[in-house]
Amino acid sequence: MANDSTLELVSLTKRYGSTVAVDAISHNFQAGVYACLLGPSGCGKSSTLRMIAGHEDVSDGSIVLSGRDVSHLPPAKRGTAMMFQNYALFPHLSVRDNVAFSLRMSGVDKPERYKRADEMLDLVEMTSLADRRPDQLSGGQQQRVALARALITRPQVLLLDEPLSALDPFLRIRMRAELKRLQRELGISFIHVTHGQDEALALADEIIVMNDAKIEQAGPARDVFNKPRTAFVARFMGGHNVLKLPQGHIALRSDEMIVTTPDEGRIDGRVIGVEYQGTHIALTAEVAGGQEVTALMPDASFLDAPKDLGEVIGLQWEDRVAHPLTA
Ligand SMILES: Nc1ncnc2c1ncn2[C@@H]1O[C@H](COP(=O)(O)OP(=O)(O)OP(=O)(O)O)[C@@H](O)[C@H]1O
Repeated sequence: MANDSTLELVSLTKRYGSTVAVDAISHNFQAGVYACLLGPSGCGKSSTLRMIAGHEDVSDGSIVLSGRDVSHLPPAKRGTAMMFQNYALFPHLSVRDNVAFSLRMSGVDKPERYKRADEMLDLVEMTSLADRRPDQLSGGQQQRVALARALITRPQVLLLDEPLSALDPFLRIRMRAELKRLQRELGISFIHVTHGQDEALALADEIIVMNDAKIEQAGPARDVFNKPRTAFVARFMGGHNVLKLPQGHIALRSDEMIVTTPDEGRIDGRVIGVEYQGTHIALTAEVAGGQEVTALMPDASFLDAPKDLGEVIGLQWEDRVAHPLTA
């Protein structure tokens, strides 16, 4: 299933009446990329995904897959497949028939569609449960079936809308490793919508952060985390402080903040929170202008020099860890 297909969004826009859900976004997804569309509720992630899948009309702009404008093609003719949040399995069909369903719709004969369904079930390690019905499966198993069902059409791009949200935290971590394995094995692009920063960081080669119907920043996962361009991205990705200084706004990773004495710090602040987090202590201080800054201290360093609520501390950082923000 490996291919050279790049997916291009060109000024893609979705309007629902007077609401602009997606505002002229443009982006190139390289072939074989694991991309996460990340952003808060209502920022336009699902609308973007549904337009790519063909489940939502495009208001303006276009979607180009392998050089072909697919913007107005029906979903089954695009070379994409979608896996839904609730898996949308047919309760009265066996696992095998669920997986083979789209082939039945397109008139593939039974021996061929069962052969391909069994290949897909093998891929997601569900061969032994092929004759069960969905209500006889766990959440994680249902998800594997939904994946197999989406992949059977041999898409160039698999679209996943919050695929892990129905799973408990333990299973979610296991299944995200599975998703990554599958994507590598198949060599196709996965575009995965999530509002979880951890999920995006764990999975994505590329993260596209959306805010208010636009792309706020896109790039390799490490760059988006380490070099946020705007205060929104820094705050949304987490693990950063956004600080307003006379020279402008900067982002500083909490684990790069050095807690010291007031005379040795660049700024000082009063401790307003001390939170034990296992390997670290999160120390929050109020600094000039009522801003809050969090420093993550390894628990051993904290125990060497404990800080109390109300105590005045100094905060220090190296120049290289301060990222100027544009907005
Ligand atoms: N069918 C619809 N009719 C009208 N407005 C809609 C419709 N679907 C989405 N919207 C609006 O479009 C905007 C973007 O919605 P969308 O579902 O794409 O966001 P999202 O980022 O996926 O959010 P979530 O994470 O909550 O699913 C929101 O303001 C939403 O209320």
